[in-house]
Amino acid sequence: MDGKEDGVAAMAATYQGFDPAAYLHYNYTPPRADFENKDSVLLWKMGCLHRAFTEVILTDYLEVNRQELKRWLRNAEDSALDWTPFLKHTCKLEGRQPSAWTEKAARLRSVVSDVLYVDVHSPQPLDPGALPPVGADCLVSCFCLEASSPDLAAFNRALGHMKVLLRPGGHLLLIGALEENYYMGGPGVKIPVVPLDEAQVCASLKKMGFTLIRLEVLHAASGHEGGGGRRFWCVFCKGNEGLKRELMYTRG
Ligand SMILES: C[S@@+](CC[C@H](N)C(=O)[O-])C[C@H]1O[C@@H](n2cnc3c(N)ncnc32)[C@H](O)[C@@H]1O
Repeated sequence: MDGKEDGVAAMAATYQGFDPAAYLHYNYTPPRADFENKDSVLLWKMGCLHRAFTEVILTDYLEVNRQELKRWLRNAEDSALDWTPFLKHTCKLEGRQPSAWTEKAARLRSVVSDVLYVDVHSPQPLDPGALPPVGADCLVSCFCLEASSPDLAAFNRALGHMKVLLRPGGHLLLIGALEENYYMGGPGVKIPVVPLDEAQVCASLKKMGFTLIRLEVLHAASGHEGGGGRRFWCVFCKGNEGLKRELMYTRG
């Protein structure tokens, strides 16, 4: 193994005991998910994400997380978290009554066509054939790239790998924490994060062939209980045209 692979393998090892229920309860219930607090990072994140798509493929690296997503899609009794407050808040963001949340949940379940394995550190993050040959219209990733990369170089490579999933000129919405050293995967579970500043995020996007359309930074009074994380970034950008997508389809 070279140094690059060692770092990525060390990050992968930190995810072996990941417990989606602990993560969700720690990060998606009060006091961290506070619907009364306009300054809450979760409300800001939902404001960045609430727009609708007509076909959605959900992905995660861990089988336990994919199982958790599937439980929600099946409306299973044993889902780790009750997402009702989040659905009600999304209805509010869309100018609808919170009571429309059941319709919102049904629509969301109806547009998800698959839940797939992804590894952003693989040059081919999804199985070939998972997406239409032209690539996805839009990719959305939250608190993932910096939370799975050992350093800036790996973060950049992961961005480059994601780009091969995108159709030329398609859009990428990324959300992450600024200058955070770790996040809490549950009570007492610290998972390392590569600390990035705004300039590094913008330089990485440019270097990996994305054109920045919009950057938003949230300065939260309270935030992730992580090493640093009080500031968060959200970028909306476009993959440059003329991308060599054949990369994805010619590798074994
Ligand atoms: C901080 S959590 C973010 C989860 C969720 N997106 C959110 O916003 O709450 C980090 C996520 O990165 C995923 N992850 C870890 N290594 C990965 C990899 N190599 N490729 C893709 N995702 C990875 C984990 O499974 C986990 O779901």
